[in-house]
Amino acid sequence: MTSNRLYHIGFGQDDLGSQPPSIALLSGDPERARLIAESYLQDVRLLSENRGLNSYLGYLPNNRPILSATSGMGAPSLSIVVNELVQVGIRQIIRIGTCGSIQPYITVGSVVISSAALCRQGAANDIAPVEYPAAADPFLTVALVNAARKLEISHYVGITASVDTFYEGQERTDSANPYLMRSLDGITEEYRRLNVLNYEMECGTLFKIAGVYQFAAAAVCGVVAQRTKSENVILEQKDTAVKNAIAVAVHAAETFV
Ligand SMILES: O=P(O)(O)O[C@H]1O[C@H](CO)[C@@H](O)[C@H]1O
Ligand SMILES: O=c1cc[nH]c(=O)[nH]1
Repeated sequence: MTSNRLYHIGFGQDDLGSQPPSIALLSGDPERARLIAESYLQDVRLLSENRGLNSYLGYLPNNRPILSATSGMGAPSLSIVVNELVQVGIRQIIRIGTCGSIQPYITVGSVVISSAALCRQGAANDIAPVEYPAAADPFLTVALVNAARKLEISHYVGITASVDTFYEGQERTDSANPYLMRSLDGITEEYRRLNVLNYEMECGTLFKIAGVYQFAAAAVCGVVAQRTKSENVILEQKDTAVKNAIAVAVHAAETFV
């Protein structure tokens, strides 16, 4: 490992070889980052497992170099990882996540491609004003949509609600905290009426950071919960949802120029 390694991600630009990648697939879950590296990339090299932020360097089938990296859960962790990925030369980031649908027609196992985010996230306020748009890169987003079409994966494109908590912030009451503040009681139905598609916890901050740092960011999330029916994650269909999101992102990364 080289001396210019970044404090959190645990590797530096010098570790990326003579043909360094400009694109990264960014998963919340380190096991997803590992799965992508081991099952979808070639000539894979583990760069770091520092703090569980697993990062791998590999190659797409068309020989394009790519990183499979881990953001951790939530916007504060993502903000640190993204800052350091940009420092090592990354210019395009595709978030591959999981999410909960809040529209009755978006079923578990399908994927949501975020065109923009309603960003209710504290970390983003350290980077840009609250009014600053949280918009995905249109070109990278079109690449995701084209990939989903080509692979015939059920997909929906629209606005994602990115919030800081999985339980209270997503209006869950079947947890250690049955009490919801009045400001959150009914928020899911309000978002549903505003045509928000899904809940997750990173896109909004990722998109705002991309606007400020001037790199391209997009996101595809597998639907693992259907919040118009239940608060629960449907574990039996999680693998399908995640595989669909990965397939879309990997195909988009290959075709995006
Ligand atoms: O599956 P990941 O990418 O972690 O994404 C979602 O899952 C976590 C919550 O379970 C949050 O990070 C949320 O955004
Ligand atoms: O409901 C869900 C499922 C995954 N991730 C979330 O943030 N919410």
